[in-house]
Amino acid sequence: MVRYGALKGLYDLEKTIGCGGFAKVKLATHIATGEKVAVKIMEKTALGEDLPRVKLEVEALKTLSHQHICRLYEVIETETHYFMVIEYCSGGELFDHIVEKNRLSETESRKFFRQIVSAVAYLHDLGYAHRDLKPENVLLDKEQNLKLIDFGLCAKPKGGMQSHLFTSCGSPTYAAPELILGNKYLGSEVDIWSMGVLLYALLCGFLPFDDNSIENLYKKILSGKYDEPSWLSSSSRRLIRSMLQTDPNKRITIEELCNHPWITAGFLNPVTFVKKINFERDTEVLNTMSAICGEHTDDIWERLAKSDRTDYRTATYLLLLDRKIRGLPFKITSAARPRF
Ligand SMILES: CN(C)C[C@H]1CC[C@H](N2C(=O)NCc3cnc4ccc(-c5cc(Cl)c(O)c(Cl)c5)cc4c32)CC1
Repeated sequence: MVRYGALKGLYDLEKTIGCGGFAKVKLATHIATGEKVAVKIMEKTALGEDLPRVKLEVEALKTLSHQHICRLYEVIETETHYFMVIEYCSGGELFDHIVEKNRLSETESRKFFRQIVSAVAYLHDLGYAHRDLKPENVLLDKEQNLKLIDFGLCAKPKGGMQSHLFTSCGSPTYAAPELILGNKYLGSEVDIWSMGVLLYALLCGFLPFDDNSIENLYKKILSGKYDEPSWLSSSSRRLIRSMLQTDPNKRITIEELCNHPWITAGFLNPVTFVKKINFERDTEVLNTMSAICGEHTDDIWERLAKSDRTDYRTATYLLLLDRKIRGLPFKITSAARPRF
């Protein structure tokens, strides 16, 4: 087991839970609270031209605070590595959940899809586009809630969501026609297309466009033609058709999606998102931290508010807050005298 000095006394690294391109993700324990976290480890030399993606993802995740977007707790940089400490999702990938059930019922698909729509609507409202939405990047936490991950490709165009992007990125299977054609495109519109592919995968258990040869795959995507299995309700067929429109101008918008009849069926309200303030002061959590580190709650809050919110103090605060929100008792393991 490689020892990383930078994590000593702060996190106990455990098994590797996944690898993504230029990163390795390990399960770890945040020593001060005993909470499980995921640590995304990136070696700087191996990053090469991917280095800007890391900074992009960190900046995006620092801003994002949504119940269906994986939370960034801490960033540790050494001369050789970046460590991103992220919310752990013990339920694994949504993809595996679909495969094991063959396909999901309309009710279960709607429950999950509303969570994805809420996260993406929040992202777009803040001027971000994910650009790599696919089942592998949608995880489940222990309460079977969805968590969006991997913002290494997300974009926040300078001119806002109406300004066009050019970089071709993401996986072809979920990529919108305008993206694979290399046309200029709007991040929000390619995310809608990818969500259409996701919804199709939830309801059908297989992909709308799939082919071993990349060339045939492109042809299928550009044709916009896909099978509509007999079990699909007419409402879900209409919704999928409105998302998998090859012409981005004809594609449903995120606002229309939040209010679509298929989305609201059985629910009292359209999909909404809470642009909650990223950092609200919680006295109970501050008192717990103060009890252990001996600092006064005002001083702890002062330092938290002034910090760049990616240090151990922030991770401790957010992990305790998460436990409180989940209604779990929260304490700091008195064994560890955290260095926050
Ligand atoms: C590009 N993909 C394929 C890479 C894999 C890497 C391992 C992942 N993973 C598991 O395999 N099993 C369990 C598991 C549990 N909790 C996780 C929490 C966060 C992340 C995470 C978050 C962000 Cl923001 C991010 O950028 C990245 Cl790369 C990962 C991954 C977790 C995870 C799934 C995606």
